[in-house]
Amino acid sequence: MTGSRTPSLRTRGLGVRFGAFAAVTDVDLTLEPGARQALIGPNGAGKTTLINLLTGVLRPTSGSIHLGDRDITPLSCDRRARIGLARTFQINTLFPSLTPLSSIVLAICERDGLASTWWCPLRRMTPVYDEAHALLGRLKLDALADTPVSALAYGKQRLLEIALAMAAKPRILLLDEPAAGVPEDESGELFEVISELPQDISILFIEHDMNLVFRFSRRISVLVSGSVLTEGTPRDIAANPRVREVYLGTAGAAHG
Ligand SMILES: Nc1ncnc2c1ncn2[C@@H]1O[C@H](COP(=O)(O)OP(=O)(O)OP(=O)(O)O)[C@@H](O)[C@H]1O
Repeated sequence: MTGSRTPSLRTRGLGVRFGAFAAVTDVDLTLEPGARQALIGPNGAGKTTLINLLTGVLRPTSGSIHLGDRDITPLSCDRRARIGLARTFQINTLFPSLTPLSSIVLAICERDGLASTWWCPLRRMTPVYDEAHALLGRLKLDALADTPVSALAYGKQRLLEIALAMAAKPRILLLDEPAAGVPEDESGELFEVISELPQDISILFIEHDMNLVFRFSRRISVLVSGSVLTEGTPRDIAANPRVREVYLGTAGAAHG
């Protein structure tokens, strides 16, 4: 069990090289329990690569990753997912012909090892449906439970992706640009829902829209050229002249 003072997720000296190119270098990142932390940085800074290292899609060439007290560096993606790391992708990964309800039911069955069972007693499915409806409610998708995914507004599809990640009952949720492609008038609502997710889940999200970052994060890590330039509260980051110079430009002044 992760104690309240043990960081949920911690990297030390984490790095990966692609041949001669160091995409991520010597990253010390800490995600506290209940974090609402943004990972920002210019295009190509290494943000997605870092998420891929955290989830195990990529193997680091240096450093370590701890989930609570456990060194998860050698573990596969699958093992990491099973002990509490969930993620969403920049690009929509949903099945368009399914409904939100059936998508979540399938994800819960997969988690509970029921997915390979073509037949199972109804009494085992009732709690699955109850849990799926509860998740849809939490993500404000309950009214759309039976609408085909292809007919959902894009912002709702992104919420469904988060619901699917939540179906794994994660301790850590990694969101790679959850508002990417979402119209501006829907993205605030999407982040409202994210910010209301249970406090025992630590969330790290990549986001380019500084208004959303400053509105919804409690801490911000700034990645530049594969390394952490600085990390702090939104107020610290907005006031940091190096961040303004390297990354935020005049956008930082608006939040200073
Ligand atoms: N498999 C790979 N092989 C070689 N280079 C890669 C690979 N994956 C990523 N890179 C390079 O690593 C750097 C970091 O890429 P990454 O996608 O992590 O950046 P990012 O900060 O997520 O960018 P964006 O904000 O544009 O999504 C880029 O220069 C990219 O071209």
